[in-house]
Amino acid sequence: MSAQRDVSGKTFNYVIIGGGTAGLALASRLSEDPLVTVVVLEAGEANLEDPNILVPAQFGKTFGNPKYDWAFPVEKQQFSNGKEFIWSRGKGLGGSSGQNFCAWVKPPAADVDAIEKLGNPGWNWDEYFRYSCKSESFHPPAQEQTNLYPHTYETELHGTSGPIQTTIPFHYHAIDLLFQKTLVNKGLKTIKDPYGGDINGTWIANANYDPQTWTRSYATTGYFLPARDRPNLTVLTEATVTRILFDDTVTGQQLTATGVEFVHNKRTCQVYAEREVILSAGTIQSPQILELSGIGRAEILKKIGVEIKIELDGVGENVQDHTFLGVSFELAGSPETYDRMREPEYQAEALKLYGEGRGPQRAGITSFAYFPLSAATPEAPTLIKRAAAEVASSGVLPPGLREQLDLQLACLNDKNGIDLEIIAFPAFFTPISTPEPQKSYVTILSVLNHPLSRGTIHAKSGDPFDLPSIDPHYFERDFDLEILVQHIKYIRTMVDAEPFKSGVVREIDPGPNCVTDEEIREYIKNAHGTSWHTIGSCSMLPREKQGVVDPELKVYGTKNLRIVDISIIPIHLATHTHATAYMIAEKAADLIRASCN
Ligand SMILES: Cc1cc2nc3c(=O)[nH]c(=O)nc-3n(C[C@H](O)[C@H](O)[C@H](O)COP(=O)(O)OP(=O)(O)OC[C@H]3O[C@@H](n4cnc5c(N)ncnc54)[C@H](O)[C@@H]3O)c2cc1C
Repeated sequence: MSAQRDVSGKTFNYVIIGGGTAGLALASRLSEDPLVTVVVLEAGEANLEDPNILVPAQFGKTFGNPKYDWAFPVEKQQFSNGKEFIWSRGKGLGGSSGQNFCAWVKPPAADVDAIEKLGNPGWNWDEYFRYSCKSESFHPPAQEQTNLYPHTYETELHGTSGPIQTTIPFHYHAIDLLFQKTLVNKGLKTIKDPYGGDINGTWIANANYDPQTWTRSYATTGYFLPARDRPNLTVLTEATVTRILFDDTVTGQQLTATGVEFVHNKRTCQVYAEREVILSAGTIQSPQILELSGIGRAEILKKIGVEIKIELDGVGENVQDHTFLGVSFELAGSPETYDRMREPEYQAEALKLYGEGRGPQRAGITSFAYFPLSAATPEAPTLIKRAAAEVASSGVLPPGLREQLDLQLACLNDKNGIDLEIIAFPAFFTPISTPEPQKSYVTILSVLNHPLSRGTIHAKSGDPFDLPSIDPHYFERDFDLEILVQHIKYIRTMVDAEPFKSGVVREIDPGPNCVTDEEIREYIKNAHGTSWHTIGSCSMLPREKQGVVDPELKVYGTKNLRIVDISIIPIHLATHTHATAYMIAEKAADLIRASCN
């Protein structure tokens, strides 16, 4: 890793703020050109060779630990019984790619095409597919896996020479069969391979694990480590960027970013950019850094005491999160699940087996189903009318939001539009009851993919070390709650179909006392949480529609400041967001290279 003296006061072609998922991927791609110099400033530690990151199935172990996790407090949620949340986000090299659950999921083609429809030429499924494949190397499941489960895949839907290794992880086959067969018996189709833009049905997901070592494959191991010896790539960790510097001697023109100010070892330093500054601090801190640098809404900048350089109303607005919750069931016959990890002897045995390249520490989350509302309930047309009426009665909306909501309504009306997501989590995973020893559970998680509500993320003060104010406005639009009610009702009907019917003993949470829609709504409000997929805080949209960046990812009003992270996605996708962060970085690398030639 580099030292302060290698960076402070120096000039590089590109200065990248944040060595997370997209930031490291971009740094690695740009520094492939030996004539280009790149510096990355990462607030967290390097955390290299750390088993808490590398060993799969350690989900949650880093949560709340300041060495790995920003652990952002969220404002009390008005429409969710005043609930308070902590949002984890990866801190350190690799960012959230070093903390996440390694579920490797890609969106349906129509969702990506919606980004283009909002005024972003070139941001469509074909481009997504191309750049996403560039980021991955898919490894077909080993014989050990196919002997136990009928895995299917289509090699041409995957990248085979990219930095991130993906494969079918070890999984609890009995749980997957229970979930998959039940859903097929209930009318969903099996998707042979969900990585080609059609995810409408039930399928087994890959994980970003390296099957040679059974370790997490993430931005650090995939993109950074192979590039770390390049003389033109400099990475400084424990360096917190406090603001972007501009040359504002020229008036009446676009601003030129000249570098950034950062704090390292308690010293305030500067580093200069000869070509571009690239903001890759993630959905939560990218808007905060813009605001600390004088770019954002006038009232926010006034409140935090920062002089306005560019008034951009979209900064920190249009925030969309996937909220989720579960329905837990006790399983008949106590099949093997993650629940056993609560037993110290099982855990010790699992670690021993892991040392031999075997066993459940290689486990991933594998069983997913995505489907339209119409596949879940005959009430769909009535419910969709209710959603349309709620949107129509919204009154004056922020510029551009109507267009987004219309696309979301069109998705609800499309017989192939994806409105529901359910996942089989092979263990007890609801926050209300407590699991009993020696028992096995499955929790069917439901995820709200296309929230109609929009939240905000803004700097709370002019102090860069003060964490920003996060308010996702969960359930501000009632339809978001309604669609989760439909998820729960659908999940509950799984017990009417085999093999679920014989496979489960009883529902634990919400349990038999939760019957009416009102009771289900209360359960949702008490049990929901984030699935850490927040997007939109620096949306890529036309400027007059509250855009922050253009389709080249340039911040409006600047010549050479781009944003390359998940914050630029303007409308939520029915997917988990990790693969999308790499796709953005891969495409950004080409955009940046093209603009220099
Ligand atoms: C707990 C968790 C579980 C998840 N599970 C999954 C999953 O299973 N599958 C999936 O697809 N997605 C998952 N996600 C989402 C996915 O990991 C993220 O959407 C994606 O990694 C975000 O990438 P990013 O580049 O936008 O931001 P990040 O990877 O978060 O990178 C931002 C980086 O900027 C740094 N930074 C911030 N502020 C500053 C500053 N001022 N100065 C310097 N550096 C700064 C941060 O420390 C961080 O390293 C999960 C996320 C979390 C947090």
